[in-house]
Amino acid sequence: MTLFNDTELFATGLAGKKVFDIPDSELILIDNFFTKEESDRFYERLLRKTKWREYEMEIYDKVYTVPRMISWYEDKDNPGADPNGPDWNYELLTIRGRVEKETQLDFNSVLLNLYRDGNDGVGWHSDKEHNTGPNPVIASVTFGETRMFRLRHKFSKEIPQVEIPLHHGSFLLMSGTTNSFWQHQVPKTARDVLPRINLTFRQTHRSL
Ligand SMILES: O=C(O)CCC(=O)C(=O)O
Ligand SMILES: [Fe+2]
Repeated sequence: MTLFNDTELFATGLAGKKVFDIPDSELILIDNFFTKEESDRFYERLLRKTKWREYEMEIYDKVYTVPRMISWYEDKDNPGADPNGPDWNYELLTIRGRVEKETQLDFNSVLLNLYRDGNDGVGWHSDKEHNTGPNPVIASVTFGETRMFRLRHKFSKEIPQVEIPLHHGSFLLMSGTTNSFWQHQVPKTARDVLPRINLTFRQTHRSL
């Protein structure tokens, strides 16, 4: 599945910050948020060090294994956090530090997704979970293969879908009402693609 010397094949986008002008959404993309060298190193180390696991989801009484590997890290002192969860490693702490510096926000948890090849993806959903509130701030970082990130408005068919290629080392910030008005997906692809790692930093606050 994985060749560690693949990183030379990964291309970062052109450097720069793009603020999307789309309705009911606050969406900012920074390509090259991490340099190519940093991104190659994070990709290799996260691939190797992360406690990847399969994840089963129950939909209408049927259990499905999602087509990707995941891992969840959360500060142990956050109320309701799993005391036996994995500890943040150096790479995760470094990436979180950079994201927090850019956003001037604190994130106490991160979901990692590993898309092993084109058969892996994530279907249409919003990140509106009970434990992040209705308008969560989601800070998304990508390493490895470029995959498409698509958004569609939940209530208006007239508003066109948005398609954003998320490159090696990119940073996408979703805030405001993005998650209550839009859904997103990473479609599967028939192209022969290398693995992609995505990290979504979150502010988890459970109401106990
Ligand atoms: O892989 C991505 O870019 C998105 C992942 C995602 O939507 C999620 O984990 O909720
Ligand atoms: Fe999501």
